[in-house]
Amino acid sequence: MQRTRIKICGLTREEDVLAAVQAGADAVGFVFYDKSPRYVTPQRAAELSALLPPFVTPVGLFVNAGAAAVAATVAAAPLSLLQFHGDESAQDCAAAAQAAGRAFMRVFRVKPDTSGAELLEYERLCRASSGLFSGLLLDTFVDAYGGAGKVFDWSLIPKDLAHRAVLSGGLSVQNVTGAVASVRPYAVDVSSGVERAKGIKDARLIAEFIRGVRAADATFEKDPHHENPA
Ligand SMILES: O=C(O)c1ccccc1NCC(=O)[C@H](O)[C@H](O)COP(=O)(O)O
Repeated sequence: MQRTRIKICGLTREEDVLAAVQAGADAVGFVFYDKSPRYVTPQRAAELSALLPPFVTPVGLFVNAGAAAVAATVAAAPLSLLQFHGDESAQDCAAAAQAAGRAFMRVFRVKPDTSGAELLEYERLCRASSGLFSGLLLDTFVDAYGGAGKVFDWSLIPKDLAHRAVLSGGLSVQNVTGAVASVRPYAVDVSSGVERAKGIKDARLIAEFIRGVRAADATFEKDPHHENPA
């Protein structure tokens, strides 16, 4: 029985990295998009990543950064995985990941008219474009690219995509148990839903969010009749 992986994104402070680790996060995200209120420099990300124990993945998040900038960031900060969150083409992502020598997640920013078929085709194209493609993160389309705390219609996610996708966009302590129970994603990702101000996380909300994910996982472990997506 797979447990749902959890990424806490947009970390800028030591205490928030430690709170995410303590609560059981599987990954932490550092935002290298300088228009974001959660922006950190590569040097700052290196300081924060130094707090991580083994098996907690530091993820570097980029918006239209270009291969050279991504490679330079990875040279300065020990990122294990890249997340491309802008208007990058499949080729842009492949080139940047190749230059940095890291696997990457590609973000699909979901609009109200997005179809499940579109998501599946996009994933196919990403997988065909690079052996470094690791998976899709499904977020809500917003002008600021991300971190907006807005949900999209989870029912459009095809069942045979959900169990290898990262669900993101407006997740919170109020909705995450229902989101995991209905979508059964490989992982969930949250930023503003565990904050008390932009870039300032709340340790209690982080812990409550992770407990909410675990509550949904426990329901499926108890009930053998639930479909196993594997
Ligand atoms: O977090 C940001 O400020 C941000 C800015 C620009 C692009 C992406 C950004 N965040 C990336 C993430 O992976 C967020 O966790 C994701 O968009 C969900 O955010 P939220 O809806 O606030 O949970």
